[in-house]
Amino acid sequence: MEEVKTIQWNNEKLILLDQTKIPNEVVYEAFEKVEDVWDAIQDMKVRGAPAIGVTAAYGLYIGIREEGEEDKNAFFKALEEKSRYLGTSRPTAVNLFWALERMENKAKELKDLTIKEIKEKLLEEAILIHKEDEEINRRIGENLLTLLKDGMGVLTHCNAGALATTKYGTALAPFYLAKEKGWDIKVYADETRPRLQGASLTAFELYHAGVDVTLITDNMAAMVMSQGKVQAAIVGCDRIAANGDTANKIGTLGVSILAKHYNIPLYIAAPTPTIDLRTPTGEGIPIEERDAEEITCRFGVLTAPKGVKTYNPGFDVTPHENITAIVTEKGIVYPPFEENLKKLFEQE
Ligand SMILES: CSC[C@@H](O)[C@@H](O)C(=O)COP(=O)(O)O
Repeated sequence: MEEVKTIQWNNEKLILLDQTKIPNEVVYEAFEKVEDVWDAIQDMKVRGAPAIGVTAAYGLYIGIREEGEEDKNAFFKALEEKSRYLGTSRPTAVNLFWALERMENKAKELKDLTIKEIKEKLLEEAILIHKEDEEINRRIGENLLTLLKDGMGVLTHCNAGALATTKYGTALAPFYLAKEKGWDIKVYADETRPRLQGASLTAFELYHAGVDVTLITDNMAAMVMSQGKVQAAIVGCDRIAANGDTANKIGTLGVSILAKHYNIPLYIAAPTPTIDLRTPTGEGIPIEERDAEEITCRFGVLTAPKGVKTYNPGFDVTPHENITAIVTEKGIVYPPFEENLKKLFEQE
């Protein structure tokens, strides 16, 4: 199967692979309005922390490209408004805010240029954020690979793969690299209720890449671990607090507790833009709550009594005590996380 491309910038249009249609259809959609980019993020046509960040950067450029080129104050006001607006699409992945802030800072740095020039530079910045993501992921994959061995079984949750990023993914990157080396890694993919990113996306991308992937439902993870089928668990993340507490797809907390119980290392694959030193602990991470329909009505069929009360948090927070290492593009961070995450940024 031809390589699918999560995000493309082509002819002044943002082209997104509609992830809500996978695995049944591979459909690309073009976006030319900031409101439609907002909807694409909220409806999860594009999802996964790094992909959301890259999309938001292009979205902000789309949002300001039609602004008048006479009045700088009006331009900067519009930039701030559009940035704030895009920031309301999904609250948990810090990459969204990181990318928007980077774009805004770029514009401020260039405030003495003409508005036309600032617009051009903002598009260049979005393209740079996009390109950097690919390089970051490859390095995360290389670092994760040093923790794995040929023949291992590895469990993963949700989708932190090529579809969640621009290429390779974060948590799934080592599986692609292991394949290039001819290693046999057996991946167990949690289905990941309620949106099924593990089944529809992780299984889809690994299966088509020829990686040995076995799909399980979320409630099978304990069984798989108890049977000694996996020697590591690797997941992605949406935001890491300064003390190492990590928000990722709902269900990751359960995986972490199981891994601890069975003495299986849990590795968090983390691009540095996902590390949020401004949030001291996991308690400060905003957790997105999504529509009840995601758990009461699947594939257009009611699967729960109409009107029943629901609780549908999209993410949970894994306490740092349950994490063996945080694997970034700059290196592997071991506990104490608070101290060592700070050092990672001091290296710059
Ligand atoms: C490299 S993607 C990391 C995370 O964003 C991923 O693990 C995840 O939780 C995605 O959640 P989603 O709700 O599908 O956007």
